[in-house]
Amino acid sequence: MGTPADEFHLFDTTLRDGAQREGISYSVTDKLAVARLLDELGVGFIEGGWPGAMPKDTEFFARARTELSLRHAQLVAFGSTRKAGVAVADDKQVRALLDAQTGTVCLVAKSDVRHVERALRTTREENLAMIADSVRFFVEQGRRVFLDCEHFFDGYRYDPGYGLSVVRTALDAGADVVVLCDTNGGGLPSSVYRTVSELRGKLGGEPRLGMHAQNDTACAVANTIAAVEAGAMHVQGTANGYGERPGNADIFAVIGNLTTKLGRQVLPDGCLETMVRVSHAIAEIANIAPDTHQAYVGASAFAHKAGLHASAIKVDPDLYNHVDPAIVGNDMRILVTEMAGRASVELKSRELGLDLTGHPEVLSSVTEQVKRREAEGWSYEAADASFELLVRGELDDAPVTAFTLESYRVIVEHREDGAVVSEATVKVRVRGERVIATGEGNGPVNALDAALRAALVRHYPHLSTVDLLDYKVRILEGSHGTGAVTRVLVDSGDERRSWTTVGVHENVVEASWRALVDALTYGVRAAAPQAAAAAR
Ligand SMILES: CC(=O)SCCNC(=O)CCNC(=O)[C@H](O)C(C)(C)COP(=O)(O)OP(=O)(O)OC[C@H]1O[C@@H](n2cnc3c(N)ncnc32)[C@H](O)[C@@H]1OP(=O)(O)O
Ligand SMILES: CC(=O)C(=O)O
Repeated sequence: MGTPADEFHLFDTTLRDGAQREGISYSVTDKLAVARLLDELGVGFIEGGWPGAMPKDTEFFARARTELSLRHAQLVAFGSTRKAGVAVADDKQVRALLDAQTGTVCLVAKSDVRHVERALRTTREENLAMIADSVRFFVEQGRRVFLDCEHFFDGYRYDPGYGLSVVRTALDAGADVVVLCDTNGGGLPSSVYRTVSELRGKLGGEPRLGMHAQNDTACAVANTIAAVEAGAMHVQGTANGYGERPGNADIFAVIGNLTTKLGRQVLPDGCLETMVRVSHAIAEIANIAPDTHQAYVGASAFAHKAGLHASAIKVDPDLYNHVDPAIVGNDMRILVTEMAGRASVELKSRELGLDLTGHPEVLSSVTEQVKRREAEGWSYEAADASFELLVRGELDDAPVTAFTLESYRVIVEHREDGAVVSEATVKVRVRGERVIATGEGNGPVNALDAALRAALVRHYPHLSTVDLLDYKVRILEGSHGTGAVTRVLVDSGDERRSWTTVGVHENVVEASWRALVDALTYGVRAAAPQAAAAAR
């Protein structure tokens, strides 16, 4: 099946309204890249910007003509109706919109009489004439026209008759779809449903209505769904809900809900599972860290922490997932924390490739250790590699230590010239050999890492490809009469993968050392478990 754009419109405005979010500033190249991703997602329409208002947007449409080859989507240019008292053909913005050469344009019009009189400073009649003239002009130029009715819901509440006349005027002039905008984002699903239903009743027949929801009540997605349930056939949203103030309706949640809850196929076959990838890629281009808790596409959207959840998931994952995560390109994850039960440990271990069936004593012991250690400040939630080493240690299926420590020492020197350097010495036993090595670094952890690596690398050459990628320190308040402790998380990686380990101690260097030892031990194991086995 091709794109369902003709029966139901999925209209993305990431590049126009989404770019109105504080902190976002796309280059033209960024905009082209986002457009390609949205096309891969399979939306029917991509609103690319406002040509004539911003040079970048004008350039975007010019470059799009040669540089974009869209498979699913049609590009839409946005602009406003003609200015009050200006002939449509003479309006500079209107001309710029036409020059963008898109098959479809989206015009924004005032539909709240208070805005007409106070913001536009014109009459009700002139505003209707601006709408009719502008829509007709673009239709005569062979364009499909969508008309965004700014402040429709607030305006309709204040003066329903005027709101209705705006919609009628646009439809009569040839607009393909009239989009009802909750511009101030103050609506709730019940009132949106009521208003759209009432308007449809007044218009009669099957009016082609759309919904554009801002998220000021955190109801943008719900309001969009309510409009569809009341008969809207066109929905506007943005990737990850980016937009002015708290944002717009998150198009991924809108798609997820329409598809999996209302049974509407709004994307072409095979596109739904691109959601997570497209969401994260757009976040990367926007330079905004992905929201891990975002519905459907967040890394935590299907992450289960509670032991009771895990015990039911062990029987059937559907018991605690509202949909199968795989259909939107996501994964289920089990988190092992103080809230874990034996089922959590079993499922997490399975995720890591360790089958604990037939090892009830290991399940109990790991569960008990995790709870005890978390009470002391450890956290395995983000440290899968340390958790795996803990389980392996209990299973005793392979050595968890690639070496044994005799001692380490680290000094920090502040020199006369202001330079601060650290130097570490480690003494370890590797495969029966006593090795002493030193390392330097810009800090004690760096120096320890260099020294330990130098000591081990001859026996485990793979460690030369392992890098320390990130290092996070958190001071945890002491409780029940104990002093503060330090928790260190170390991210490491080789050319194939990355992993996280944890260390906890009252002393920050010792906490770091523990995380570092797990990091390199895991690195040795990941490269060649048999090499580690030989070290026993
Ligand atoms: C709800 C929304 O998000 S709609 C999209 C809003 N997006 C943007 O505003 C981003 C891009 N905007 C811009 O670059 C600029 O505001 C421009 C180029 C559009 C206009 O800039 P300026 O000409 O300097 O005007 P300014 O921004 O001060 O005021 C807007 C003008 O548009 C008029 N206007 C506002 N809405 C409409 C409308 N629907 N139809 C016709 N004219 C309108 C206003 O009355 C005002 O006219 P005036 O200059 O005669 O007073
Ligand atoms: C058109 C638009 O972005 C709004 O009314 O919010």
